[in-house]
Amino acid sequence: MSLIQIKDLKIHYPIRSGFFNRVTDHVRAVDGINFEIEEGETYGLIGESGSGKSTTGKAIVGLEDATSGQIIYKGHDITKASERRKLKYNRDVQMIFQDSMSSLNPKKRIFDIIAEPIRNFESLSKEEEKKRVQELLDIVGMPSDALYKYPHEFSGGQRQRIGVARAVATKPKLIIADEPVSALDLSVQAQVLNFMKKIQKEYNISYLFISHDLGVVRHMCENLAIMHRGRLVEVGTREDIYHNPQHIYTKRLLAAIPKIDPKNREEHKAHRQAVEKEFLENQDKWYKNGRVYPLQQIGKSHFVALPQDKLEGGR
Ligand SMILES: Nc1ncnc2c1ncn2[C@@H]1O[C@H](COP(=O)(O)OP(=O)(O)OP(=O)(O)O)[C@@H](O)[C@H]1O
Repeated sequence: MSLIQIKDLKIHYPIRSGFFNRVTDHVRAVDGINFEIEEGETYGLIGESGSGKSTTGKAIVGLEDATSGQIIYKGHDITKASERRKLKYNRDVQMIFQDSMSSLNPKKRIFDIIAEPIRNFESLSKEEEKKRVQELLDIVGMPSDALYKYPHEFSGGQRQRIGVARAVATKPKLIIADEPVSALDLSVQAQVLNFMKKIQKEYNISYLFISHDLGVVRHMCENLAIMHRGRLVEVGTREDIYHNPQHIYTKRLLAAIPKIDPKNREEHKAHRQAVEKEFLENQDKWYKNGRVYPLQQIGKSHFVALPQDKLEGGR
């Protein structure tokens, strides 16, 4: 059984207008998506800005209410669970945000920032609390004198590692990592990703890794879902998505990964332009009335949002 299953999740925001402020339409931020995450795996949710990734992540941790659909954690639908079960779930499912400056309280010392989630769920003595926080700082490679400092005294990469330590403080089973390294330099990105992997092994954590960049998640995710306009356009294993992409939107995201090697720069630019042209010229093929088609299975674990008769080279 999967650790968590997202079933036909929809999150629609009302648009109000006119003198009576009536609901005239809805923003379909998340418009019926399905995926599941196994214990200990990293699942990628990838898409451009506005595709609905963060709203999905927030709904999973309970920061947004689902309009409809199910979030099934260890066999129980959390959207309808008892308060007791929800409390346990809140401990098991944590979130790391992109912006560590605003997600870490600037007025609190690191010790209190990391200890806070522990205090919500456990009653440890001061000594035990300090030992736990020190262990957490150690595991993300922070010196123990960080305990009594404030967030502004650290670099962006260090703050993000503190965010990771806070997220694992309650020994969660699942962490929603929403663009956790997007604000960091490339070299620091690699460092933070390595710490995330190390912690994953140590605590057997699953990640939902949210990103706009297929390049960043290449070595992190075993399975990926590509999100666009509130829906999933392609779902598959790392092999399916990186080596056999079928939807033009996935191809666009792949073409957007910068190439460091100067030898192939021109070739890469030409490829990117060709993909962009194909995308713009064939809108009617990829969407129906502007909406993404339902997913169709084209391989063992590979699904693509395209009418069956238009599938190209699918297995
Ligand atoms: N509270 C809200 N009320 C109305 N519309 C919203 C609200 N929150 C999000 N949206 C809209 O829902 C859509 C999806 O937003 P979301 O933040 O989930 O996208 P995203 O893929 O995470 O993009 P980004 O990486 O820029 O945050 C957007 O069109 C956004 O404007």
